[in-house]
Amino acid sequence: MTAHTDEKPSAQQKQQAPQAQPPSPSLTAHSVQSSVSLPPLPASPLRRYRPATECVYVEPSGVRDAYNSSSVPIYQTATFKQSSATEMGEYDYSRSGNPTRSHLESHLAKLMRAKRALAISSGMSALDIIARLVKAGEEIVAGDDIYGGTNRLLTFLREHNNIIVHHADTTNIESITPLLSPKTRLVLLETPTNPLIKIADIPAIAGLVHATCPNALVVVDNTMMSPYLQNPLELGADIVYHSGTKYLSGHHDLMAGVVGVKDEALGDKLYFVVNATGCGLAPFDSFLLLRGVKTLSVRMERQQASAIRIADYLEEKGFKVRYPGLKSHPQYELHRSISRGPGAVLSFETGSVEKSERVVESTRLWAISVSFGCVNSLISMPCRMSHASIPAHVRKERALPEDLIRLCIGIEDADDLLEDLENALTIAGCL
Ligand SMILES: Cc1ncc(COP(=O)(O)O)c(C=O)c1O
Ligand SMILES: N[C@@H](CCSC[C@H](N)C(=O)O)C(=O)O
Repeated sequence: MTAHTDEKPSAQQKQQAPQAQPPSPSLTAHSVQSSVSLPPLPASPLRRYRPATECVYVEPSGVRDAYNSSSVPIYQTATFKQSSATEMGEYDYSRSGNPTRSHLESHLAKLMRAKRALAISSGMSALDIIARLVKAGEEIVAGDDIYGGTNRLLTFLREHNNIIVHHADTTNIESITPLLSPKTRLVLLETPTNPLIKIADIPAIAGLVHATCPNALVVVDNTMMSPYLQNPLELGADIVYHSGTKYLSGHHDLMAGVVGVKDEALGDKLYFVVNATGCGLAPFDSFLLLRGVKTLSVRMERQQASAIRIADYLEEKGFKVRYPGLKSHPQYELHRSISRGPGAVLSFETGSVEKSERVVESTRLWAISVSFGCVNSLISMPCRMSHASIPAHVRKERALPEDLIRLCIGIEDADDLLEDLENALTIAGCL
């Protein structure tokens, strides 16, 4: 660790070097002296490692570990005994806080460049706790190409909570401007979007929103990129969240959500909602998520490398492919400027719903499944699956192609994936 602090940062590191982080407030709230002697963390931005190292290196988080275990223990307990009726220990009840979850949150805060991270029960519960910042009569501006479940929750808020929700083309800042008002509380961006893989200019939109709406928070759903490839908090966003069910965990063996913020007071408000509503991530799932995150960089690098090959292949065959790693993507340069890579989800059209169904049903390696970010490759038709909850007429208004196929590339051998896909495209009469 000390050797690293002697290293000179590269120009890029200097540019990206965030402030040295204090321990996550969730930990300071429960602060204790570690029972083992841990090396002190250099209080300098130089202690930041490169993203691949940060994924795997779980820094001492301040959570007590009597045995100095290499793998974070699973504190599978609902309650913690108190030493007396009046003295509370650092933890009392796992809804309010649990050491396994605290370890995870500390690690995630570092990856997300956040002051504080909260680990909760799903990506949707992440949006739910954020949306509780919005009062009746206030407004949310969201994209017009968004995950179907996000659209469903926003519709619920409009219908049941008297919150005004606007949908805008988030690729075009000028379509956002007229929707902003003193009542705007949240501007919600997905970038890349699910499933049309559109890109939002986070710095430009954050700049606009902060300059014109002092009450508004810019929220980015960073699920498609993961913190390994994109850090919205460094690009001007106030809140970032992920479905941890996807890349962060990587194996489709748990549901999780993660929220990160730069502002301590905002973190406290969101933590209040987590405790009040009881959506904190369970100890075993916290353990699994922490384990999954350690291999994030390796998985993402491989998945992305294969995705680039598959996108090139489909484009060469003449399909309309949506993937920000292709120069033909209308926001190729913008995406490069805000991220460290194009990721491993792409979508394409065949020109016919029947043909698309045939393709999806003719693959062997590619499982027909919702979700993405798993080590296994998945194929789906968003209009029939992940986005089926958006009414057909709304999908049409938003120009979501019914024949769209979404590919989520896993870690299998890319040649096998290509052969299987080519076989399915041939069977479906697309080649
Ligand atoms: C972009 C995006 N955000 C949020 C979610 C919600 O996450 P979860 O399924 O973990 O609730 C999903 C998928 O479900 C998603 O695709
Ligand atoms: N039946 C579920 C569908 C989940 S879709 C999961 C994921 N976000 C994706 O895009 O594939 C629902 O209606 O929520």
